[in-house]
Amino acid sequence: MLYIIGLGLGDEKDITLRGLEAVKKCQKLYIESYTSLLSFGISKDGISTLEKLYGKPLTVADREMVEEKADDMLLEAREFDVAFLVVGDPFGATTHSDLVVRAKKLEVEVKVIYNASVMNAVGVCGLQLYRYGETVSLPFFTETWRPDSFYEKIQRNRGLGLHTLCLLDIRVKEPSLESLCRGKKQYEPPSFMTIGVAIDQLLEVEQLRGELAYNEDTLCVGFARLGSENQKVVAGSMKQLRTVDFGQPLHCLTIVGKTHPVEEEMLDFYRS
Ligand SMILES: C[S@@+](CC[C@H](N)C(=O)[O-])C[C@H]1O[C@@H](n2cnc3c(N)ncnc32)[C@H](O)[C@@H]1O
Repeated sequence: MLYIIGLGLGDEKDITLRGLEAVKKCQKLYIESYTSLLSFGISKDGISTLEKLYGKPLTVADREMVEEKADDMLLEAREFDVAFLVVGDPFGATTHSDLVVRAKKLEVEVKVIYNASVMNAVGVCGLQLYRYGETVSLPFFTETWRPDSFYEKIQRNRGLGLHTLCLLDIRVKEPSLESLCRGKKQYEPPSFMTIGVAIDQLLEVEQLRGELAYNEDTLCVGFARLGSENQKVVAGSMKQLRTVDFGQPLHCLTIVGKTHPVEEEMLDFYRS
């Protein structure tokens, strides 16, 4: 059996009882390392915190392993119980449904154990799910690559008075050449987009496009480390949030659309 298990958002304590029971009975544990991170990170220390809790070693599954070499894991799951651990929820803004499809084709039994996900950002600040439009992802700009397809989606949402949840890029660095030569992949720590960088990029695109989808006075809500003991939620204009220190990752941002009076009252608790 392949167990696909959500770990939740905060720290190692957020796995569900159902998830922990499954982990206990699995002979091999993989942890997906590229779509999110627990508040203590997927550093060696983070991994050993989980290894201590589970009493078993963990194998880090990078994008290449999950997207191109998953069959090895799936074939193992035909022989014995294997867990594939995902921070947040396995299907919360990730592509792991592809793994389920491949498992089914190989006739591997799959059980999914759900958990809290970044979707918690939707309600945490009092905005209502019914009033959200399409979610967007903001990729890190580089000197030569400045994609802006999120702009039309935000514009469309705002035209309809809807809120937009913006997920922020995680840039996973390639394993160092030296470590590959030594036959053991060693990863540099990934970079995480902050709310400040996200706002700078959003305003840069608005300035270029000039179609007035939003501006620096547009109301937003910034979220950091949702689900952890020190989560931070602040509401304010883009200009105001730009100056807030949100601290350690992960961060995400909601661009607020037309608000209901009850949403307004809730947002007031978080104003900067
Ligand atoms: C691909 S999505 C989420 C994947 C994960 N499976 C889940 O269910 O939450 C990852 C992005 O969501 C946002 N995110 C995830 N966890 C977060 C948290 N605890 N606090 C704030 N933002 C978070 C960040 O912008 C991050 O880059």
